[in-house]
Amino acid sequence: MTVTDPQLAPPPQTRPAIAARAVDVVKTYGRGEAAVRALDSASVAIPAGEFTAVMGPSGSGKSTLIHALAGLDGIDAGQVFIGDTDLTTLAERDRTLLRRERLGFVFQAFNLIPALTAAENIALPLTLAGKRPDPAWMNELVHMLGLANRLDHRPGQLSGGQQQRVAVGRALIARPELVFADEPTGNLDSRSGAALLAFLRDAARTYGQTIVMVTHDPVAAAYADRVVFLADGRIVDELTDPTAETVLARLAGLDATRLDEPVGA
Ligand SMILES: Nc1ncnc2c1ncn2[C@@H]1O[C@H](COP(=O)(O)OP(=O)(O)OP(=O)(O)O)[C@@H](O)[C@H]1O
Repeated sequence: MTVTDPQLAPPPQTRPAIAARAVDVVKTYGRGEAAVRALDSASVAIPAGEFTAVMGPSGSGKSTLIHALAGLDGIDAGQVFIGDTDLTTLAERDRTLLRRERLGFVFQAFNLIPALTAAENIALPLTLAGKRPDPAWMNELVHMLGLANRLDHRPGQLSGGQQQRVAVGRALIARPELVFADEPTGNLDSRSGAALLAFLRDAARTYGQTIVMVTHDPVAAAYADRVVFLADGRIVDELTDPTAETVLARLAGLDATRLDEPVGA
């Protein structure tokens, strides 16, 4: 046998593809004495097709990190990649286009358009791009989200959980490479929150959808494939196949480390 035997050749790609990457990202808000270094040389890789949760103490830089990864905010130093595209070299107009075509967003404020029906809100990213939704995908999404009999309702006629599910539908309708969610269950009761998290987990497992979610809640993080932990603007830890207990233990470790720091450090 020779090394060219396909049985013996190394697998062509054993590591998962990377959907997004931050490399040594620095982001400072304010100037002089009031300056806050929200990201302090933060580096992270988001594997494609996985559900990644981002956790850390309040003010550790979680929202800043996903805003940087999504190209929503500029950064002071470092690089951010979506797939192979370096966002830091793109003009603002091209970044906006990339966001529209390749990314989806679910934020705590649902940002639905009050005058549009649920169906129209879901289809909005495509409508804005002059496209129509694929009827089969639209149908599948609304069924999975339990919105089939609410499609003609306007946001004001929907519960908070239903509005949040419309926002998730809107984030997924264009089949984006990557979905960013910032505390998506923050405004939901625990049952609606659990249903939404199960849906996000299934979107990763069934469709290979890449999802990055910021959360404070160890139970929510336990739905993810992997949790990355931020402290003081850096990634300090990660956990695969998390449970609420293992997440809680890691978070307690982070808080203990911070308490050990001398005041003013
Ligand atoms: N627009 C801003 N102007 C000034 N400082 C900011 C701004 N946005 C964030 N910061 C500061 O940057 C740091 C990181 O903020 P960020 O919102 O990313 O943290 P977080 O981990 O998401 O916090 P939380 O869990 O409380 O939402 C904080 O110290 C915050 O006060």
